[in-house]
Order: sequence, then C-alpha cells, then structure tokens
Amino acid sequence: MNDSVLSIRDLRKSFGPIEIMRGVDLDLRPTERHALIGPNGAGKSTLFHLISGNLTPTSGEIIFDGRQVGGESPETLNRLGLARSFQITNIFPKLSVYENIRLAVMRPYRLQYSFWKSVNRLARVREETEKLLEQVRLNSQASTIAGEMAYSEQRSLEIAITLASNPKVILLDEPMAGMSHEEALYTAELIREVTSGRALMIVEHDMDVVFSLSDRISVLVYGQLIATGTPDEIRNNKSVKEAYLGEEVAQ
Ligand SMILES: Nc1ncnc2c1ncn2[C@@H]1O[C@H](COP(=O)(O)OP(=O)(O)OP(=O)(O)O)[C@@H](O)[C@H]1O
Repeated sequence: MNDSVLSIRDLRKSFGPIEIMRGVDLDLRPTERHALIGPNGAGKSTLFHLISGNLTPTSGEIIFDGRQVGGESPETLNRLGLARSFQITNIFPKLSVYENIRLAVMRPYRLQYSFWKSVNRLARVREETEKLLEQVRLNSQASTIAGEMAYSEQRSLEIAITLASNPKVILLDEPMAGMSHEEALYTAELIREVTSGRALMIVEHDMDVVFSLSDRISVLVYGQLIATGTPDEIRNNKSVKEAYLGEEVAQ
C-alpha cells in the first residue's frame, strides 16, 4: 500500500523540443522532511513548479492525498492542502507583520459564507494570527512594517504566511538564500519546529542545513532522480559523489 501524501510517477516536462524533467518518481511521506538537491540547472525549480501547479506536466502523474492533481491550479492545490513559499519574498512590504499574517489567515475563509456569518469570526482570526506570530517568534514585531524588518525575519513571516492555510504539504524553495550562517541555522530550527506533523519538501543549496534537517534526500541530475535515501545513504552514495564531481556533499 502506498501511504505517501504526495506521489510522483514518471513525471516529464518538455520546453519545446527539450525534455527537462525526464521521468521522475518520488514519494513524500506524510510527516517527513525531504530535501531535493542537485547541481544548477538539474530541474529542481521546474519540479517544484510542476508540483505546485505553476507548470503543467507534459506527461506522468502527480497524486496528492490520493487524487491526481497534475495540471491543477496553484489555488486549487492550496485549497487541497499544499502550500508553497517562493524564493522571492511575497509579503506585503507596506503592511505590518500582524496584518500580513491576518490576511493570510483570512484567505481560506474568504468564500465561506457560513464563516463570515459567524459572530466568532474575528476572535477566530485573531487567535490563529496570534498563534502563527508566536510560532515564528515574531510576537514582538507584530506592529512592525514588514518591509522594514531584517531579511531573515521577512523569511520567518513568509513561513507564517505559508502555514496559515494549515497545509499537509509545504514546499520551501531556498528558504535560506541570502542568509548568514547564523540566520540559516536559526531558520532551519524554525522550519523544523513549524513543520512538525506535516510533510516538508525543500530545495536548498546550504548542504549543512540539508543534511541536518532532512529525514530523506533526493538527488536530481539532468531531470532524473539518481538517488533517494537518508542523509547517510546519500552521503555514501557513489553516483551522488560522481554527480557532484568531487564537490563535498556534506562534512
Ligand atoms: N520556461 C522554460 N523554458 C525553457 N527552458 C527552461 C524553462 N524553465 C527552465 N528551463 C530550463 O530547465 C533546466 C532546469 O532549470 P531549473 O531552474 O528547474 O533548474 P534548478 O535545478 O532549479 O537550477 P538552480 O539550482 O540553478 O536553481 C535549465 O536548463 C533551464 O534553462
């Protein structure tokens, strides 16, 4: 029996005559932290775009929570429980931290008439907003204008926004990009905490973070997965070492 929350089968994507994704099979377990690594141009972003609905597969299957979702829109996937945070910070820079999170909390409810009729709605939104503020340790910054915070704090805010829809699967695209080593370690710990009980798929270039955070790692090279396994298995995998041409995969 397949107990994965996300299953990818023989996924292919071509841009014109060039096949970029060349038959990928991948399973994401319901509460695992799974990293996707690979050399530049391997197709990591393309795979994320396919999973999150930003690109339509040329062929193959993407099964989320038992349902074939390849080609569904990002909005539909988000409603089903898949949330993606982008490399580019997508917060409202002129709004406060609190307002940013509150807007994200309200989003899933926007079409539910029964919710807006409820007298408790404001209390519920406030409660959820405050819980998220606390989870990402931004309580003391609630009234700060988001665009004026340090870059790493903006990433924390973005993580809160991603969590607001209470997703089963979270896709994080290079969440540590542009951070100092200390900020990266802090953010990795935050990600570990807030994704507990959910499935996480992460693309990240910082190998220290990848190897300490992940339960499993998949290695993509020229649009094909050459290995999936625990950090130890990947560290000792001959094809992975070859693909990185002697680069140090992890200490
Ligand atoms: N829309 C597109 N049209 C044509 N080719 C594309 C398109 N998007 C990506 N590609 C090509 O697909 C290949 C994989 O790109 P992708 O960005 O997915 O790799 P990546 O592993 O995320 O790389 P990086 O680590 O540098 O971010 C590259 O050769 C890229 O030029």
